[in-house]
Amino acid sequence: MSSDPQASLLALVKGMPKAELHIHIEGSLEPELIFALAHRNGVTLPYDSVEQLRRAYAFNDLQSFLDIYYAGTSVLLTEQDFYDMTWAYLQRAHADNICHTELFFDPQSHLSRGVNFAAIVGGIDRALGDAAAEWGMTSGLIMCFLRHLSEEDAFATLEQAMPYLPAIVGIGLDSSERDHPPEKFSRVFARCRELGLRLVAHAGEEGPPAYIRDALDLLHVARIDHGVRCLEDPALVELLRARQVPLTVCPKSNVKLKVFPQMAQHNLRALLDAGLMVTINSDDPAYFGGYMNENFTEIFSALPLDRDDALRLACNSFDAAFVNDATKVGYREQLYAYFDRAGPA
Ligand SMILES: Nc1ncnc2[nH]cnc12
Ligand SMILES: [Zn+2]
Repeated sequence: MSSDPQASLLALVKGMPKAELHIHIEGSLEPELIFALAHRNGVTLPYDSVEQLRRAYAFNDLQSFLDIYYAGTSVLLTEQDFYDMTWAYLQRAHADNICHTELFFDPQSHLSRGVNFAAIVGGIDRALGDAAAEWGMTSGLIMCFLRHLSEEDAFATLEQAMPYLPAIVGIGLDSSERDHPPEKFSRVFARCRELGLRLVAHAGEEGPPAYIRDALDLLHVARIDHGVRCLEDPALVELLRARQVPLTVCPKSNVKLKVFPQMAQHNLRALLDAGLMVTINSDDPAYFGGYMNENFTEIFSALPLDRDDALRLACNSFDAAFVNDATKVGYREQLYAYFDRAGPA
């Protein structure tokens, strides 16, 4: 290892086994693949080149990103398209030493374009099967409801998903957070709970801390996606700490979408110091300029974080995963063995 302690820490963080729990698979669609799929499917894009598309990735907030993100999904039509997108992500995840990943997908953005459920889930699930066969990577698929759409639309989507539930571990809630409180989806989440699905929701990314509380109290979620605004409400922080509710934090996303002006101003250190169960994730890596390891290395470069923090973050990622206890123990042993081999800081 390098004699530079910071370089050694970054190498340790990159090489450690880890789980990713917050990645929108449609957010892994790189501009090159968008153009390749547009060409294959005869879809016309409102951009002349990969470079021009990439230049459009300058966002002011969540909505300005979502407008481009949904436009990017227009090239996804066939089972093979969903396979190719997912396989490209899984290769990068494997290179970043991710051994378990839980992927969000947004069926409503595809069903509304006439793509059928079988193509969406079939393509993603086939790629996940190949990653399991090639590398022993474990995974889960989480179906998200778009919160800017109606409760009725969410129920209709759940109905269409019924034949595919064996391939789906959980339900999430994403898209425009402001003015779309969790309570709008309390009944459909209750139904999903009855069906035995795990529940998560984006909350406290741009929306107020009250949305985090409502996601817990009204939707009964097991994890909060983002949740960084919780620090504005000390009583909520105490609740999250006491229950050890996992927060799937996405540092690069938060900077690109201007939740924090710069990485050095990110509140991850404060979240850890408050005793919260934090994990690090990539969110929409193709749009935010980096996958899992860039999220780790950039935040470890910007904030006072050390070897113990790295171990804690990786350990949290396995503890918060939707896998059985034996699998968690196995991953934790792998993690401790890695840190033992790496030696002291
Ligand atoms: N960061 C994010 N927040 C809400 N919805 C999303 N969909 C994709 N990425 C998202
Ligand atoms: Zn997200």
